[in-house]
Amino acid sequence: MSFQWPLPPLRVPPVAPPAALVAQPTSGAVSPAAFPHQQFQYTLDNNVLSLEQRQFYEENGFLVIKNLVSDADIQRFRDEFQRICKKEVQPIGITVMRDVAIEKSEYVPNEKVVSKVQDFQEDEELFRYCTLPQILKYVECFTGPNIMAMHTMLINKPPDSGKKTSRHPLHQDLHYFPFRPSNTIVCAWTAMEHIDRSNGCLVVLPGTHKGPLMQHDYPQWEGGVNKMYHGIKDYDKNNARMHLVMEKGDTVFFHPLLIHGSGQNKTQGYRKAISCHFASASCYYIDVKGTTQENIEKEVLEIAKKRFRDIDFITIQDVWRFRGRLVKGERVTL
Ligand SMILES: CC(C)CC(=O)SCCNC(=O)CCNC(=O)[C@H](O)C(C)(C)COP(=O)(O)OP(=O)(O)OC[C@H]1O[C@@H](n2cnc3c(N)ncnc32)[C@H](O)[C@@H]1OP(=O)(O)O
Ligand SMILES: Nc1ncnc2c1ncn2[C@@H]1O[C@H](COP(=O)(O)OP(=O)(O)OP(=O)(O)O)[C@@H](O)[C@H]1O
Ligand SMILES: O=C(O)CCC(=O)C(=O)O
Ligand SMILES: [Fe+2]
Ligand SMILES: [Mg+2]
Repeated sequence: MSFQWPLPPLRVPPVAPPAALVAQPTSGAVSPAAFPHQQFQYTLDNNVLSLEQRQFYEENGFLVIKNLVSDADIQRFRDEFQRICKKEVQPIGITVMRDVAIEKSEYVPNEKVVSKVQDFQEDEELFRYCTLPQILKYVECFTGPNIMAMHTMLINKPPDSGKKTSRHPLHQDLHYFPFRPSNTIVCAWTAMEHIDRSNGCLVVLPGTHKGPLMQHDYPQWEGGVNKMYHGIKDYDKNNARMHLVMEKGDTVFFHPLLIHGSGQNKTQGYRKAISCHFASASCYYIDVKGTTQENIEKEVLEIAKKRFRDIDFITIQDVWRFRGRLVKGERVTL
């Protein structure tokens, strides 16, 4: 695949945000006057985050909360993941993904062939993650009170085969999302075990959530790249990189424009994390035609058309309407 650099800037179609989009205070909220000299763009006014936490997210685009999910809950997610790998349960809508290094090999029903499960919104056991009150308490600081779970994943990063395909290139999650505004979207990502650089922790470029959505494409990696693992070629190489070392249960909340990725898993274990992208139910869909997101729209629709052979016409927005599930409040526009 060839690409011309530099690429034209992103053009978002002129869709006016509905009036309902204006963030409403949550119950028990403190008024903006609580921090009279502060201008906040990326967080909403409520009394959950400390001033320091709020300033950190505003400045860096992410926030780590230690020890947020219990060992007992994580064990339940592990158990259900094992049942899915063994095909003891086959939840509707789920995608079971294999690493590109073994994509053509025979499916043996165990976790060693599964690099990720996606779209577990119909699996009540895994979906519990998206409804945990302590997660939603933080999510509401970014989305407001009407909350949709839009995208769910349990990532089981395999030991690298030697081809470096266990890496996830640096990217912005917003590239995948045909809805806005970006500031009322947030990812919660919870470490299911100790995660550091040896097993491929998250790597973030702090502050990059303040920049634009960038052009994404497949990286030119010799050993191959996983399906839809697009990366940013032109990120600022001078931007500081931070490796997020996390303990079991620690959770990072991050902005969908934050540039992030994950390194190789150099251990023999399968590195596990569970995540959900939440959005305000008042977000609105955009048309990605003529924008940098057209390439991912094309790939998603190709897969969707194969899966839903009996449906004549499907849009990217339909795919997201099908994936999304309300977790709190009212399903407004998404
Ligand atoms: C914010 C968030 C969205 C960020 C991200 O998560 S980025 C990554 C998102 N990735 C995805 O959404 C990919 C989702 N994966 C899938 O839809 C599936 O796993 C598929 C890639 C379509 C494979 O589906 P499956 O049911 O396993 O079907 P098959 O085994 O028949 O394979 C169909 C064709 O796909 C190929 N394939 C399978 N796994 C991978 C892979 N890891 N990387 C590259 N190619 C792959 C497979 O070889 C086959 O190719 P052909 O034989 O048709 O040429
Ligand atoms: N030279 C590079 N250019 C572009 N992206 C890179 C480069 N090196 C690593 N990355 C990406 O940065 C993220 C983290 O890389 P990181 O350096 O942590 O892991 P690694 O290179 O796999 O292992 P190591 O810890 O040995 O450096 C991953 O998304 C990886 O794909
Ligand atoms: O390696 C990980 O767990 C992060 C994956 C990721 O960023 C993604 O799937 O969007
Ligand atoms: Fe991501
Ligand atoms: Mg490196």
